[in-house]
Amino acid sequence: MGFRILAINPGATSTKIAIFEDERPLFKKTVPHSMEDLRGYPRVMDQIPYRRDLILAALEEAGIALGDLSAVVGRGGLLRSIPGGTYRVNETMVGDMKAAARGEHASNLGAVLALDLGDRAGIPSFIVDPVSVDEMEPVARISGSPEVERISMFHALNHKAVAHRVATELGRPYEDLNLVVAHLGSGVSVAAHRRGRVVDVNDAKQEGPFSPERAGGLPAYELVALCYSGRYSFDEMKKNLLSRWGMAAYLGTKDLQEVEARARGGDEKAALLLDAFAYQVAKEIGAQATVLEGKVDRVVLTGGMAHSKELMAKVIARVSFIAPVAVVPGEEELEALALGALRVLRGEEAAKDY
Ligand SMILES: Nc1ncnc2c1ncn2[C@@H]1O[C@H](COP(=O)(O)OP(=O)(O)O)[C@@H](O)[C@H]1O
Ligand SMILES: CCCC(=O)OP(=O)(O)O
Repeated sequence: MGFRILAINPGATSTKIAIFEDERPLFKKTVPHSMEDLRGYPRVMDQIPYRRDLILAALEEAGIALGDLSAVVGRGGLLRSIPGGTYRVNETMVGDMKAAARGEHASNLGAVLALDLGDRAGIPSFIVDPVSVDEMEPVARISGSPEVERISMFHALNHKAVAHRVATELGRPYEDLNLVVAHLGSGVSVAAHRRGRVVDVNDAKQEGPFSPERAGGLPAYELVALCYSGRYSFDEMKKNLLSRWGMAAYLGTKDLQEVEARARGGDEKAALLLDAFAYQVAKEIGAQATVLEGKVDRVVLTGGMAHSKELMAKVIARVSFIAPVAVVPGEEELEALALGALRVLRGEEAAKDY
């Protein structure tokens, strides 16, 4: 028997779970979470028992005991800025995730759940390419205020996995290519990958296009006025920015398929929001193309929303002048997590310490 790896990807709207035997998926399950499901948890960390129980239920459904596993690997959260790679989960990492010093986000649960389940089984726990992977160039860190630094917070795991896949399809090393990759999920990140390094990217929590649940970049004066209006507390503003604005605030849903169905049914507001979303994504892709001085081998569209042919057509119509466009719908995060853990278990790569 090979290595059996439990991979856990806690997202804002779902928990994705898979069991791999070496590279081979044995079991996969996505448990969706509606806005109502998560309403009762004031802080992301409060969701640990809820999400742990559903992972244990998934293991039972798969007929696999914790004791049958070789390792647990979770999505890495808003850690310190660190290079990419596979990291052993340790107490410092778990402490940082519980303190949420760099913000609340569902990915913060990955390391905590992995250590909890790994310790129960007496096996190692890892994270791979967390959202705080930072390869940005100095010039990209300047914001316009010396008191505010631009930071790298994005879907690093899927960006890297999909970029490698496109490179393989092109028959060229990732390190030889210039790509603009747009991840279109609950959060949106659009990055310039220059020869294997993500040299600029919008912070998926507070910059760039809006998303199903986030505002993206906002006019600064208007935002400051809202902050001081007395209408919202600091905590409420953080929740607005992370999970309540974007499409959810305009339309009351984070589900793109529902928005598209409404637009098809004649809802003009839904139609406008779809156009605005495609417009903002395309504009961000254009900006990242300039980071690569226009020398772009492929524009890559990925994430859950890349399943929508209608939406992809709207974005492609605006960006195809930059480079050929590759659409890789969904994400390869569970596979990327399992492969990252496998490289360490096989001794092909050393796990990094956080
Ligand atoms: N087959 C599909 N067609 C259109 N939109 C989809 C599809 N699957 C998921 N989406 C949309 O993608 C968004 C979530 O993307 P996803 O990558 O699954 O998010 P998460 O970051 O929560 O993992 C939601 O708006 C969802 O409605
Ligand atoms: C915080 C950066 C990663 C991110 O936004 O992930 P989700 O889209 O899963 O919320």
